[in-house]
Amino acid sequence: MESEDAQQSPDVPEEAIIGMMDIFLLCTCLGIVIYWFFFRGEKTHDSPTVKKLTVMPASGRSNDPSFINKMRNSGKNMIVFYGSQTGTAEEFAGRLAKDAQRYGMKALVADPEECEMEDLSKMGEIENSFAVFCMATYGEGDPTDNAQEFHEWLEDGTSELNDLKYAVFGLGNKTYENYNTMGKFVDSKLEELGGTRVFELGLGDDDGNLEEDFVTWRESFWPTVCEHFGVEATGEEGSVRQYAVTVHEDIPKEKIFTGEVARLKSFQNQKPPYDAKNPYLSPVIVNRELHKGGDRSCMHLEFDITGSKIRYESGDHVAVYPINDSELVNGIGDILSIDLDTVFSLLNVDEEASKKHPFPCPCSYRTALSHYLDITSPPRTNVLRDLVEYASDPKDKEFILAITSPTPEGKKQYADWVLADQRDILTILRDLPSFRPPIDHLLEMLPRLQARYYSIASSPKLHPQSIHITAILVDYTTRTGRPAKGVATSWLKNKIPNGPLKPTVPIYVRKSQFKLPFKPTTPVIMIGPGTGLAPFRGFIQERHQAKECSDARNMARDVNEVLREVIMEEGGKDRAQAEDYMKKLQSKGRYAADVWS
Ligand SMILES: Cc1cc2nc3c(=O)[nH]c(=O)nc-3n(C[C@H](O)[C@H](O)[C@H](O)COP(=O)(O)O)c2cc1C
Repeated sequence: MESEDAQQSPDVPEEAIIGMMDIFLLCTCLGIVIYWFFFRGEKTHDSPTVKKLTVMPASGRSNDPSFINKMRNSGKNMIVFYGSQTGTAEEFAGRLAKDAQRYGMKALVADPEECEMEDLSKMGEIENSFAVFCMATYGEGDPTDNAQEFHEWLEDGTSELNDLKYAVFGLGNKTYENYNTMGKFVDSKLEELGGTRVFELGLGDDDGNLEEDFVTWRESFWPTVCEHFGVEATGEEGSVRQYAVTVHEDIPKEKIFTGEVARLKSFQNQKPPYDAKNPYLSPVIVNRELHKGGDRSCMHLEFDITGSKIRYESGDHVAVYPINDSELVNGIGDILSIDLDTVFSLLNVDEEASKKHPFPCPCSYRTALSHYLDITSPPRTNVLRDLVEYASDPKDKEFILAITSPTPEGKKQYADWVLADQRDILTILRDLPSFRPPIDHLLEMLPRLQARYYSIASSPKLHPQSIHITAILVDYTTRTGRPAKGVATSWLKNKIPNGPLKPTVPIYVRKSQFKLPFKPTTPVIMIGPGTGLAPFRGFIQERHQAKECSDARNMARDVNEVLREVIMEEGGKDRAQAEDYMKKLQSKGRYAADVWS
């Protein structure tokens, strides 16, 4: 038997047996223990319910959720919705909206999350109205986060959409069991609710060539749309700018974004809850090589989440926001002869567009190229096509037109020269010496740099204050002999803790459906190649811990840990101060434990 009795210190002045602080601590502990035992499996981190407010921003632009009003006010007859997680569907939606101008149609791009989708039943109020949906599928055939409400609304299926004319392009990946489920669902459901399908459902496969699938679908889409609405191509093939650039000469430093995902100065003033738009700057406390010898590298990293209020479960994913290699950023600055420290803004020329800027502005060209834009993936055909006018040598111009043409030869050339050779934008600029687009137009066209997701390789039962990942370093040589490096893993490789100095990484936790069976006695067979093993490390820790928990020693430690967390989070103390505080409580007899094991 082991017991820890409260000791009365003669030096401590007498106090009321239960003081206010004791009541507060007891209530908080009770709350946490109830949460710990009953609700811990349901949520990874708190997400307060926020009521959406309709406000008119200072810029005078409307945040009206009625897209019918927006279409009416801006004289638009077409609307392109996107269900997108990593930006591809959103990009395709933007391309269709741009195309529309060439056919005398005026289109609005819209995020279903920001719209009253019931308005689809009012499409008859707009002459020649047309809605297009670019919808990606995730998880086990699920909608993207921004299309979840729309999905539920469709499933509910009570609206009559007799005046809706629509077309759907789905984005998916054939290696998933539920291939393009969301695209197929939206297409059939809209018809079931009374809508008229103007053009057949398009399905893009990200495991094959998604860009080619989209371009091929779009090739037949427009002639059918033109015929249906009785419009003709205007013949204008030129590039249409979506954003206007402003260069700022003397803007105060505190108004300039320096890599924040959404809120200005969010990295200096960190405030929970942490999510995709407000990541937590987590200190890297361990960065260890797992391979013993050989030329491959696999890293074990541990991110400290002490005091962040971030909760996770084994099987969840952690998102990391990486920064592009400064050599590539400087390379682009040099080749385009620009001062990378120039501060600028890009502002949407469409007053009704829900997206005012393509990324946080104002910022410097260096920040945009380092934090906000994907400069390592091979650029899509529309990027090169829209910038072709900046190739001054007719030979370069002809070449760009050829590789971006939607003909079978064009598609083959693009697949070979851009995709198979893994040419990024800097390599293309180097290989085509007369092709020199202005930086602001290039920045408008490049896609957003995306967060990278890693399976969490730890269990919160064993590591409540840290998140572990396992990452293979991506570093190889392309067909043309150019070294190519993975954006995130090359960046993480250099995040090495050095004594008290801990480099930081912006992270947030994304909940996953990948979980252990609920009953701890259910046998589990885990199969996963390479770093596919990562989540299993968390599961094994979880099972191991469950076995040990069954004894009171760990119960006491867990209660101790919870209490310490409460003191740290609610009392604004660090770990050492919290420990001190607990010792004081014990010595005053205000914290006592009777432990049997
Ligand atoms: C974690 C993950 C899960 C996915 N799940 C599916 C799926 O169940 N079915 C499918 O067809 N495609 C699936 N995909 C493929 C995506 O739908 C596809 O890559 C799409 O182009 C992403 O579009 P977005 O960039 O607009 O989010 C998945 C992709 C990822 C990264």
